[in-house]
Amino acid sequence: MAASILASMPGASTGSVVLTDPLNFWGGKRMKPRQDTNAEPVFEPATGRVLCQMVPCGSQEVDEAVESARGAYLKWRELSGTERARVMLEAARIIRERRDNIAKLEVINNGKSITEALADIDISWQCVEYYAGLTGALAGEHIQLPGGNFAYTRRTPLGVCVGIGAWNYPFQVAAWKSAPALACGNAMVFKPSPLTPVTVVLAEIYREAGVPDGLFCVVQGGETGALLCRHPTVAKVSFTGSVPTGKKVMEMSAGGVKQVTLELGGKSPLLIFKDCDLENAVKGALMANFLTQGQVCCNGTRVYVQREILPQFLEEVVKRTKAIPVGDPLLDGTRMGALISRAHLDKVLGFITQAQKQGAAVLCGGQPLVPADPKLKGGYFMSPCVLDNCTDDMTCVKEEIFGPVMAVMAFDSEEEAIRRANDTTFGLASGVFTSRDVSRAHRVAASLEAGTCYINNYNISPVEVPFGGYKHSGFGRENGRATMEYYSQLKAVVVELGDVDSLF
Ligand SMILES: NC(=O)c1ccc[n+]([C@@H]2O[C@H](COP(=O)([O-])OP(=O)(O)OC[C@H]3O[C@@H](n4cnc5c(N)ncnc54)[C@H](O)[C@@H]3O)[C@@H](O)[C@H]2O)c1
Ligand SMILES: C[N+](C)(C)CCCC=O
Repeated sequence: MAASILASMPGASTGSVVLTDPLNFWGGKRMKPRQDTNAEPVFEPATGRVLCQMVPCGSQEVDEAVESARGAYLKWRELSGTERARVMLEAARIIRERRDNIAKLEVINNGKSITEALADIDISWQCVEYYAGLTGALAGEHIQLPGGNFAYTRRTPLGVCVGIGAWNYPFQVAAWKSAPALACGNAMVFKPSPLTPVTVVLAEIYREAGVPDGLFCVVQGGETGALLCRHPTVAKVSFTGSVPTGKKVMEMSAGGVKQVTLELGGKSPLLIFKDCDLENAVKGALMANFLTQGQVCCNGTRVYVQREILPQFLEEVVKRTKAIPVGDPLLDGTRMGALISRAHLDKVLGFITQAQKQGAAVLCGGQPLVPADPKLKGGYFMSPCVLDNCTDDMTCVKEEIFGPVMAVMAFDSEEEAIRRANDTTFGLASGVFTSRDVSRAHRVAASLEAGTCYINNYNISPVEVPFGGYKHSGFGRENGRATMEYYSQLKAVVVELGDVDSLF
């Protein structure tokens, strides 16, 4: 059925799509909600129009989805890695083949530019392909023991895993969670953000690729996530979202001693030293702040610039920020689309007002924006913003804004920059631009308290590289070989070849 939604995408334009198919998926097919009295409208961010209705799943529906996943898991775990890889490679191929249509649907649901959405879908199929490649390599070890005895370890799946996603990278988050989960032999029940429920198309792609019915299920809702975290059949919860919700997920999962991966928010620092290539540093700062309308967990929103180059940096960054084309996200030339919701837009604008009250200077942007195209007049657009005169104690520097707002501050010494960069409860990402001093680049990278440090770039995310946080930004990893450990468990088998040497 999603095939039909995707098939209708080539002719789709902003403001033209309405989705009516059910958004739940288990047992190998889309499932209608049991009742729809509590349906919530889902809006197209670029127009403010209703795109579809999202009906939260109740406990009976969650039970059905989890049971369906459990049944599929019992079949899937019996396959060899190579057999699983074959199915996953087919899923990767289908995603790649339909990338244009999936990206278009993503733009209509999320508001980001088509250029970015295409890159997100490419990263998604690459992720499925990458984990397909690792599944055949899952292996234990043989351990020699005294007297010819031995032990061996098996890396086994966990069972039914839950994925809970945020709205900023809907399809990619689902791929980042499901690919390693399935590669390790698990099933997954995925709950997208209620703001971006159309991620359900991934379930149909896995189904078409040949996974057992139920292996990747989708349930809808917000608090539905709590039902999943407390469900006795669920073995693991991988959560992407804010720190406050992440804490709740951890508490609820603790009740059932479930494994947890938390991919949470950030307020990442970007350090720009005076010996950098300024052109690259400016481009890096824009990449660090304005992808997906600034709604990116790992954005480098605290930009520390060495005092000597601050004036040139600000001049160039402001010039380029003012030139970012904001508008219809489905147009090729657009580089910034709409924020996710009216409420979120108001929240971001509120942060800017507060920053001004606390003494920050708006160098550009920070205003609601109404594009000339009349169909976009109800959309949630704003102009990207650069803040100067910021200090470390301001709210705009301490809290995650999750919008296109860059806060710039001067620093004098390396030691000072590192100390200020680390003075935060977050620890998701960080960056450093310094061209000539290789040892400084690695010294600073080693000192920054964050799960990722970009040197002379920002916000690139190869699937081979593990991604995740330090401190309140979470734990566990996505992408990279490390993630196989987070979706599997070790069994040790100890073999006695002689008689039992009993103490009794
Ligand atoms: N570290 C990462 O990889 C990463 C990636 C993307 C987004 N994020 C973070 O996500 C946040 C923005 O996303 P958001 O607004 O969707 O976050 P959120 O915490 O509001 O919601 C995240 C998910 O949790 C669900 N949820 C809500 N209440 C729940 C409950 N009681 N139990 C279980 N699940 C529940 C939501 O429906 C949604 O699916 C930002 O803080 C951002 O930094 C982190
Ligand atoms: C692909 N990026 C840009 C690294 C974003 C990862 C997901 C965070 O919100």
